[in-house]
Amino acid sequence: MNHSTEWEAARRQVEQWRESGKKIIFTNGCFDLLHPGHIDYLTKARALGDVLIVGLNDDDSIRRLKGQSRPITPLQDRQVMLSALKSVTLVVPFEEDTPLGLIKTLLPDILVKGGDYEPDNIVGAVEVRENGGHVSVITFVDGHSTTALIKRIQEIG
Ligand SMILES: Nc1ncnc2c1ncn2[C@@H]1O[C@H](COP(=O)(O)OP(=O)(O)OP(=O)(O)O)[C@@H](O)[C@H]1O
Ligand SMILES: O=P(O)(O)O[C@@H]1O[C@H]([C@H](O)CO)[C@@H](O)[C@H](O)[C@@H]1O
Repeated sequence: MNHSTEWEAARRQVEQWRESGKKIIFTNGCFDLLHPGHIDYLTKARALGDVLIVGLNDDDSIRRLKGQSRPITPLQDRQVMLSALKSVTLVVPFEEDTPLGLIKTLLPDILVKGGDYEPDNIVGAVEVRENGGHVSVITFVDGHSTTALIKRIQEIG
């Protein structure tokens, strides 16, 4: 499903936030089964600015990225869970393999990923920096991943 309507609405919202001097933080991911690592990194990402936008992979994008057995939770449910977090201002889905198109549409002030990524390898880092923005990596919370959660569930299954 094309998400151009959501992208255009998000772009207009960013324009309004910018006009009122807000610092726009952006991150992205699959967020299939939420865990404390996600919560910690999203909270810290939000604290870097005034609003936090989360680019969210749609289901087919996750299937291509993480295998046919994923996602466990469909896009709509993942969107509901993320939107309920105090740290998250706006959730915007994307269908592509990477969020590059969405990042180029929004051009956030700070692009954020968790500590499992190197700043220079983050999709969109070049475009955000070229636009005067920055890239930030949030310390990884050891012992937490969706993959580990799935394995635990399979073990007790
Ligand atoms: N333990 C963690 N601590 C901090 N950030 C994390 C942690 N796990 C994932 N993240 C961050 O959360 C975002 C979403 O990652 P993702 O949904 O792939 O989580 P995951 O637990 O790694 O999932 P999977 O095990 O399926 O790969 C990414 O920006 C990633 O860097
Ligand atoms: O949840 P993940 O696997 O951390 O999210 C992926 O992040 C990729 C990242 O932005 C690469 O720098 C992205 O390309 C991919 O679509 C997932 O969002």
